[in-house]
Amino acid sequence: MSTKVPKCVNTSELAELINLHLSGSDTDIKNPSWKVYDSSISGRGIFAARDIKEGEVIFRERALLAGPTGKKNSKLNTCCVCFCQLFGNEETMLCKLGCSMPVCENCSTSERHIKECTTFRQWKPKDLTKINPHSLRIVTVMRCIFLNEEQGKLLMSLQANGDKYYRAEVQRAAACFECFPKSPDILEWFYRTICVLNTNAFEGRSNVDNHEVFVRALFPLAGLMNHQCLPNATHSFENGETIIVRAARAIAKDEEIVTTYTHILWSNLAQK
Ligand SMILES: C[S@@+](CC[C@H](N)C(=O)[O-])C[C@H]1O[C@@H](n2cnc3c(N)ncnc32)[C@H](O)[C@@H]1O
Repeated sequence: MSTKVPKCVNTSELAELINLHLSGSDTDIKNPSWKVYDSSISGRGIFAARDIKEGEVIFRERALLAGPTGKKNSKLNTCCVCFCQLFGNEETMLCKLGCSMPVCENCSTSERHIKECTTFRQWKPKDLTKINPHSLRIVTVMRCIFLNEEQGKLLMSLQANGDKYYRAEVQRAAACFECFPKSPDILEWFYRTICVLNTNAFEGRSNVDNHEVFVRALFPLAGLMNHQCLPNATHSFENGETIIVRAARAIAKDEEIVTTYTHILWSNLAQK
């Protein structure tokens, strides 16, 4: 992927890039019930292209970037590739080739893992005895290296709210390796990808074959949904890498499809 940050694309170019991302998946792009349009809430959004019934699946989308992640003290026993549950102690869950990623036996020889494994081994992981949550968290970000040109352009076309604390994520990951990339271009790509992830990605629990995993995943279409406190759509993970967006109530043609970025039953500062 080129490391040049493209110029901002307009909304119809973004819609085209999203169609390219969805083509080949089981998302209906010939006759979709949604359309990408400028929003009066903020920037771009998704709108109903026709009347949508309550409970209807609006779309399913496969992630552009995804990976297992963990919170403090959470279990990290998940394969980085297929999200299956790993057993044994942490050392035995790690790839035998020394890349420091937890991976199952089947995926350890997959084409996908081999290229990522080669990259992590070039960075020289410092500790091969346990799963480090910081190097696990950078896996989703590192995957931007393997996107093709259109996918890279799509990634860079998504809103990226900057925050100085996001650089710390790169620094914490860098501390896990002897030879983490130092090139300013690559570091800028990683930083920008983290900003895109933190603005648009979904982080949450997913169930993969009865194994609960904590996933961080970027869905460019679903990520365009703006927030409303009373949303008309809900989302859930179908597996580690697929999201389903459903109508929470009937949505009229041309109405914006919105979700909530918070949990409806959480209180806010105004509600004591
Ligand atoms: C996931 S993106 C949504 C898509 C975004 N509108 C775009 O043009 O790419 C999240 C960002 O959209 C904006 N946003 C979403 N909902 C909003 C709302 N209700 N009020 C103000 N800004 C909102 C905020 O800038 C937020 O960081």
